[in-house]
Amino acid sequence: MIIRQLLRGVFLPPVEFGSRSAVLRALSGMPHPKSDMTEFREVFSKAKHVAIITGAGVSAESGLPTFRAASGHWRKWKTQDLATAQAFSRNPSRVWEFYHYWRELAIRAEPSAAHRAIAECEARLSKQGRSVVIITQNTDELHRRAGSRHVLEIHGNLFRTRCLNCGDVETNHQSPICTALKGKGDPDPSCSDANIPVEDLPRCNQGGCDGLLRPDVIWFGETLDSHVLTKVEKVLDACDLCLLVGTASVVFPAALFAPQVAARGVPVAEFNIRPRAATSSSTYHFQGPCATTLPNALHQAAVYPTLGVLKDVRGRKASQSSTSGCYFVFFSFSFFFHTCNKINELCT
Ligand SMILES: NC(=O)c1ccc[n+]([C@@H]2O[C@H](COP(=O)([O-])OP(=O)(O)OC[C@H]3O[C@@H](n4cnc5c(N)ncnc54)[C@H](O)[C@@H]3O)[C@@H](O)[C@H]2O)c1
Ligand SMILES: [Zn+2]
Repeated sequence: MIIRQLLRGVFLPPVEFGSRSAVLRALSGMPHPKSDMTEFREVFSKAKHVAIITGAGVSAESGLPTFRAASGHWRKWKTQDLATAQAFSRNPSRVWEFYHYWRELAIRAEPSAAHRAIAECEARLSKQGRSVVIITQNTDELHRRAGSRHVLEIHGNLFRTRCLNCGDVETNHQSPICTALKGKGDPDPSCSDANIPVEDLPRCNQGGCDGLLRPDVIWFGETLDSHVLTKVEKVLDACDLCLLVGTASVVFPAALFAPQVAARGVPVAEFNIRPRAATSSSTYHFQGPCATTLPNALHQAAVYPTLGVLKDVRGRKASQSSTSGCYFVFFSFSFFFHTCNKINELCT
């Protein structure tokens, strides 16, 4: 709801969100996020609906640089100056070269341990009647390739095209997407534009349309797909645990997702290599590469404070095996005390 009210079909430029929130927190004396993994696992084991918000950091260990790591540039241009409809209409060849570079990187990349941990967690929890939904700002499809099924790609997908003439949207994993882009897209600042004629760029093949295709991603200045946003809102409203993984969370409206959940008193756990200005408003912060911290946090061999929790996390079999474990401990203690008593009797 909050997101929709803020959007109202207009462009929301990326704004540094964190600093104001940090100041407010400092003024109000609110506590810092915890890094207690045992406590987090207990919360996680009880959660029925988990929302996982991911950003470029989750794909960093798959070899896809975050915009920050790549200093926000491709050749000598800033990413936000290339990812716009204006840039595309001015120079479609350059913008296609940029996206061709990202497509080829993503096609060759493998899902990281973080992607796999999220997918494995979704599959495991769904067997227990619990849900996991991934809300990603990434366009690289690595969550799906890792096996995640419930993925909301709020910024679109590098492997879809949209026709500027007829509006047709198609999935496209061709490499290269067209002959003219083969070997192009080198990000080195010393490389010059390929200046590919517009008729040789990717074209629509729907019933002789032949319109120019564009990547089906959300560019700066464009609104998010309202169907996707409606689904996001439902997930955020229903979740009882939210993870924020590898995102600077400075691009609206995604920057509002975690604060919206936290405002309902729902725990937010952040996994990032460094604290953000707004990290202080999260319940937990696990600092480090998410390909290490996340599998550790979500792995099913978690700490089980009670038998009830154990049953929640590992299902019936685990509960049974733990019950047998408890019986084993109980009988071992009985045997021990029985033996001690016997020794005591013999000695007296
Ligand atoms: N793979 C992709 O699809 C891709 C790559 C780059 C940028 N983008 C786009 O850039 C925009 C900005 O998004 P953003 O906020 O996600 O990116 P960002 O580049 O602004 O921030 C990345 C965040 O990830 C953290 N990070 C980096 N490596 C990490 C690791 N190994 N483990 C944990 N955290 C790590 C950084 O500290 C930072 O907070 C989004 O629209 C996104 O779609 C997408
Ligand atoms: Zn078309």
